[in-house]
Amino acid sequence: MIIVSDLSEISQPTAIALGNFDGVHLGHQHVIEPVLPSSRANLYPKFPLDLQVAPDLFEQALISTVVTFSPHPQEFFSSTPRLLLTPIAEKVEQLKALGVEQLVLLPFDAALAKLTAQEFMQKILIERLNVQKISVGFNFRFGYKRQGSIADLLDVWGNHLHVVPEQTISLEGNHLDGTHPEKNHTTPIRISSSNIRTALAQGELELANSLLGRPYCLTGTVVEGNQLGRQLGFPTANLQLHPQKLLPRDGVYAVYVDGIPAGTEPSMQIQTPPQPVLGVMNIGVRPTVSGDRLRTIEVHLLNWSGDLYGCDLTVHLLKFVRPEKKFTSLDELKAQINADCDVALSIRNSKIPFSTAY
Ligand SMILES: Cc1cc2nc3c(=O)[nH]c(=O)nc-3n(C[C@H](O)[C@H](O)[C@H](O)COP(=O)(O)O)c2cc1C
Ligand SMILES: Nc1ncnc2c1ncn2[C@@H]1O[C@H](COP(=O)(O)OP(=O)(O)O)[C@@H](O)[C@H]1O
Repeated sequence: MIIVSDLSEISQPTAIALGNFDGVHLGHQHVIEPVLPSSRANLYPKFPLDLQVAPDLFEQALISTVVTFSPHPQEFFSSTPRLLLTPIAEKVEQLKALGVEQLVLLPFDAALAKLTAQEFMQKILIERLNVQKISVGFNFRFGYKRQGSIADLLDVWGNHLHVVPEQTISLEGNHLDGTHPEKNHTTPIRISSSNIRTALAQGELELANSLLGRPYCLTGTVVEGNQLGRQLGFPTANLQLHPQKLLPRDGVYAVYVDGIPAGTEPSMQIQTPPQPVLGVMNIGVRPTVSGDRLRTIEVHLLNWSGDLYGCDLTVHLLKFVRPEKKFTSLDELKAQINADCDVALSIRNSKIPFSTAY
């Protein structure tokens, strides 16, 4: 995938999906899908009718492109960094996996913020991107003070504009609002970044993952901690994350971890490439052992031993197990971590979304 932020380097003509796409969740995937080469021909009429090339060849020449703003407009206006579901490196990986050919990061600055909707369409979409097809979500707004709407895009691109209606999923017994609906009661939930954020803040992992279409991930580098874990019998890889990564609520999670080198035990040496490993993760301030109140993200891998310092790991969160707690002794903490490991082991064949996908 080509990544461009210099407007003069954009590959064109393009078929674009426009939006911020934080999370690249199921709703975003619906917006991006129509511009991918595989589905383009079926969703839009052949284009352009007056060109002297065969329509199929023209279709193939369009570069499937995601156009987004960097920084996020809200971040530009508030001058404060925004916590993100997918910081840029993660967004890039997700878009690559979908088959997007080009990512355009429009530098959102004072000049761009001042462009009217008409100017944005003319100067950016037509002159720079040579946009032939567009896909947007139903509530997309653009241009100065968000005055531009889907009607403006429709005026220019007509039936080469694809508008994705609001997407929902139905889940049994979700309780986003903190209540517990009757069993078997299904409520449609809007697929949106803000609903994913709320679900993560409440430890509603199954819901967050269902809205994302994959497990929520934390990617980071293993750094040194206080070296207390090995004394407890549960060594933990302490992760340093991107500073803008949005963390779910504090507590203990059952996880799968990617990016692990072969372990030191003989049975681990024959895994090529290394398989994801089941683990338990704690996010919090470790009230039992630490007075510094600094938040750490640490993961203990089940049935694994070896050296992880400096490795880049991706932790896939599957289930919120329990809140973090202050124990009166280290023995109590050890017994509880043992029980947490049992919970993680028990999810392998459970109905929890994505727990059997590894
Ligand atoms: C699954 C798991 C659950 C944990 N739960 C708690 C907890 O409830 N309370 C707490 O104070 N610390 C908890 N911890 C953190 C341990 O105290 C921590 O792993 C230990 O201090 C080792 O830190 P180190 O990596 O800096 O050596 C937990 C750790 C793990 C891996
Ligand atoms: N099963 C395991 N899970 C996590 N880390 C492990 C495991 N086995 C060995 N390690 C190694 O031990 C380190 C963690 O040990 P620990 O005593 O908790 O030290 P630290 O406080 O520096 O994290 C990890 O960074 C990794 O290199």
